[in-house]
Amino acid sequence: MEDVFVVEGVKKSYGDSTVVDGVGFRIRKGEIYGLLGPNGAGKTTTISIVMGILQADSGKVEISGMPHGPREMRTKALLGFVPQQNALYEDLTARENLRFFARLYGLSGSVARERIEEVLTAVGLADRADDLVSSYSGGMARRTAIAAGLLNRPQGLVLDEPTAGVDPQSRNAILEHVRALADSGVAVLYSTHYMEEAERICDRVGILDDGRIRAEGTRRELVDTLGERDRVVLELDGAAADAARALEELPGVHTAVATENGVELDCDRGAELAPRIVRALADRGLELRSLTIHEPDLEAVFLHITGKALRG
Ligand SMILES: Nc1ncnc2c1ncn2[C@@H]1O[C@H](COP(=O)(O)OP(=O)(O)OP(=O)(O)O)[C@@H](O)[C@H]1O
Repeated sequence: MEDVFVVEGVKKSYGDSTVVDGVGFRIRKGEIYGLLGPNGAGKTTTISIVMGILQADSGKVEISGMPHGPREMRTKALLGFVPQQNALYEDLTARENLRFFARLYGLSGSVARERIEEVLTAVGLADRADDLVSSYSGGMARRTAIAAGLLNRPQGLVLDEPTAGVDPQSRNAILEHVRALADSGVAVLYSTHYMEEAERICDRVGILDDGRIRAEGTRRELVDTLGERDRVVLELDGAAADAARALEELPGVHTAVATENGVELDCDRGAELAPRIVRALADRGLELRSLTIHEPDLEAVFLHITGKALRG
């Protein structure tokens, strides 16, 4: 698979303070890479270097195989950026804002019009495009900013905390749009301090703390480093003791304990085990009312690795 972003050993200091300390990662076409870390971890500084807004003290950034930095216009043209603060004119409509950004990208005439329609549709704003941005919710304004970042059909899209200060419904819409963009082949760098978001949409996550990537991998890989097992909670219509005995025989189940309403399992991969649990119960004529899988989450991983809580 083709790497769009290659970042290696990037460092940045301000005076005596090293805020980015040897950060590196790769992001493939179609992949969402989450940079997860608390406020002040160095996410925005890393992103500014990746965007070529800020010069790193050392290390390298490549975009689609080409060297990249503040003076590299060719690679900059391959990137789209959604900064932490929306840079929009409130007293213009979304379409007028996008026309302004299109001009900055050197787009005009029918090409600009076509691109503007394309990005408005991509973020689900086509029917409100002629309303003033000042009349928009926080989420709609954010989607307008995302649309602006897509005007040049980027190969790599960089989003700095895109859902900060956005209502839950808009947050969902934004996450879905970002996923759809990745599915269409865009490589996405996504910074967030929300663990739930990183778990939900990122294919891989880098845990950033004090300017360093302390761990990296899929959610499952990161969670597996903890050595903690999954917990599966079953609600049954009676016969809990029989069910517990039967389920304890399944490979991957460590303990099965009968509870007031059913059985609680301590097991390896709950999601992989679920169909076998259902079958084992059905074979014995036992009625299953619900099955819930509890996996250790990234919050636990973060705490384990850094000794700090992500949510501060
Ligand atoms: N221009 C600067 N001069 C001095 N220190 C800076 C500068 N820019 C950032 N820092 C410091 O670098 C550290 C990392 O900041 P950065 O904004 O990259 O973190 P962040 O993870 O994006 O946090 P946030 O979510 O709050 O933006 C912080 O301690 C910040 O105070």
